[in-house]
Amino acid sequence: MAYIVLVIDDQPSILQSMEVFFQLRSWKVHTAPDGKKGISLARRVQPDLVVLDIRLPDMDGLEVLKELRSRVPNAEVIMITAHQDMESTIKAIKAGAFDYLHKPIDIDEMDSVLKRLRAMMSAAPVAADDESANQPLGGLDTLHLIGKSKAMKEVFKKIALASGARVTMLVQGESGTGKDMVAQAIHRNSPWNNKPFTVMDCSTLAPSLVESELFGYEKGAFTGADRTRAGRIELTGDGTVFFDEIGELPLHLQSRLLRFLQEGQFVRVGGVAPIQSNARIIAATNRDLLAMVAEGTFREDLYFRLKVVTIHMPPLRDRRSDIPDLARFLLEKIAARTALRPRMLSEGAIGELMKRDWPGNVRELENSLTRAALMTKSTVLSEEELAAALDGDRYQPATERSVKSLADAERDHILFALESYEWSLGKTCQALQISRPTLRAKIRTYGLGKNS
Ligand SMILES: Nc1ncnc2c1ncn2[C@@H]1O[C@H](COP(=O)(O)OP(=O)(O)OP(=O)(O)O)[C@@H](O)[C@H]1O
Repeated sequence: MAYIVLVIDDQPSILQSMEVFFQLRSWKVHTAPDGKKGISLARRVQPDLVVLDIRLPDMDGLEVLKELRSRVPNAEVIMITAHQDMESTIKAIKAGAFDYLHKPIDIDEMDSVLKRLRAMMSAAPVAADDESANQPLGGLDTLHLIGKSKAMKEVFKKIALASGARVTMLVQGESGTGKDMVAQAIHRNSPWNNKPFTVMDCSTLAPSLVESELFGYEKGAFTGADRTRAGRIELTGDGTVFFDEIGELPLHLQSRLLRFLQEGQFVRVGGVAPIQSNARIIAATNRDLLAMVAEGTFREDLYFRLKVVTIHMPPLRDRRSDIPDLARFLLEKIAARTALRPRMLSEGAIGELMKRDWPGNVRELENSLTRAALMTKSTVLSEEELAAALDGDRYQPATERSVKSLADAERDHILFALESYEWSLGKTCQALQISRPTLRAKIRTYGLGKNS
């Protein structure tokens, strides 16, 4: 089955060129010259994608977008806008459009948005364009895993190959590279995706609790065990148990996990009867497990058992070409999370992001962009604004920095929060995690006003 696209535009030349563009990529194309016809056609053909001009003869493109969101909620929408339509473009993105393209439409840009769309809708291989070109978007997973660099294409390929088999997998990579997301993608793309996905974060659970959490316990197994309880493996049934930071799993539990992997059964703490389980195990680590094996803190047999299928998550500095798409995606995510206006990036700002090393990988990129979105007011971030927001005065030597009093810092921070949320007291209280009366009292104390 081919993807279905509906192009709504009043310019016959655009309709024609889009028709050719999509037909060449094996899409089924429908076209409409105005908003009303577009909406009624969309209801009939249920497209996977709508390419929508923001200026239409009969209706405002934003209204059409709103109608489409409620009548064909599964369709993604790409807006076609003019450069001077920035305000409406932002509104469109806020109202749920996937992306926008400026007129005249650049084919490469359109291709790149389409690829990103498909990567967003599924963790299925972006690399496998040819194989996946004829699958409907609607049926696919909606996990947001961005990347079209060679290294990420390898990751997608492995996810696709390994998700179908119940093999144990190891996801390795530096912190913040997306290991957690990959584990979820493997589960979501597996035939058992309607079964539970259970996370065991070995770094945060107290070692004394891990065993009973994982394998469950029998009534009377220890003080306080007043009833029998199933552990996470048992509760997961045929689903997936994701061991995050497997390197932190205490040695005695490594043996128990290995036995479970070998025999497919386990015994509850304090119990004797073995319990069968079909749960699939995915483990992740940012540690060098081989080095841990050498120093005796990780069992060699468990290491070999886990590493049969390994996915290496490349650090962000080794796939800089992913940074523009990632940054745009993260800015949309940040806007949705913070209720701030979505920010866009100038060419210079993208260059600034691409030249950094990002030791904390995608997580650091996301945190930095959140900071930039909060600190700047511009809709389109320039290189200078971005650099200033990212570096702030954090990297100035302490001798050059004048240390503010606590009261001044509090005043500035409250003002900054108020301005970030355009003086919405509700949102500001939520962000600062203080009550409304406290915020009002602080506004009075510091004499803050819109022109402070
Ligand atoms: N390819 C990606 N596309 C979109 N977002 C991503 C991608 N990779 C990572 N992220 C985002 O970056 C953040 C960190 O990702 P994640 O928690 O999966 O990393 P991790 O490698 O498991 O980190 P850690 O080792 O610290 O647990 C998350 O907010 C995630 O949504």
